[in-house]
Amino acid sequence: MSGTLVLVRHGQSEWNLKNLFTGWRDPDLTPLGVEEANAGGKALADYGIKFDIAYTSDLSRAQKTCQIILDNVGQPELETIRDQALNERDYGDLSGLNKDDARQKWGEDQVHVWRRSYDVPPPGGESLRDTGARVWPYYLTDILPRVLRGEKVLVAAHGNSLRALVMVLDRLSKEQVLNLNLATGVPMVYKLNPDSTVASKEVLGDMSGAH
Ligand SMILES: O=C(O)[C@@H](CO)OP(=O)(O)O
Repeated sequence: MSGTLVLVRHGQSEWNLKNLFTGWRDPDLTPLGVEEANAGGKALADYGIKFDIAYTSDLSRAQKTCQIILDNVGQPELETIRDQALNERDYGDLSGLNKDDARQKWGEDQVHVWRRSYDVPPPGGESLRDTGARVWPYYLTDILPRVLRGEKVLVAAHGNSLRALVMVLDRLSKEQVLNLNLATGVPMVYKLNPDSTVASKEVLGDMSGAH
């Protein structure tokens, strides 16, 4: 029997709240973000999971979310591996800009393409494909082998680094991934088959408000 892979996007950050492109910048969680991480952790505690290992990015909003979840499931000391490979998509020249200001300047459609398309990079930054080109190999070499050994693995990361993973796990097309939005702090619980395809997916919370 294969193991379990839990993916969670970090709780709301200061820059999510201010509506700024964030990427590799490192703002903290807001109080709501802490609440969202606690809610995700409680949902996982109710689900009854105990993790074997946790992975997170090199950015503090994901690391704090990871720790809050581990606290909630009663595993505050669990081994946690931090790696830049799981960082948010690099938003390049858009980093730090207000998303509404960007829509005013470049138009709604262009900003949506930069934010959600598969292969159009924002100026000086990474497309979703570029992000996947670092997230996916890391998943294959470091994370997947553990899941296939039967371990339960937590990955606390970012909207777009996780979209890159979910796109492949859920077999989404380039067109479908345009409409994929992940809510902050909502765990996605994947059970994998021995051939690494998805046997089941459960979402422990409400994804409908994500944008
Ligand atoms: O700003 C960012 O880094 C990301 C995630 O918050 O934003 P978006 O949802 O626009 O890709």
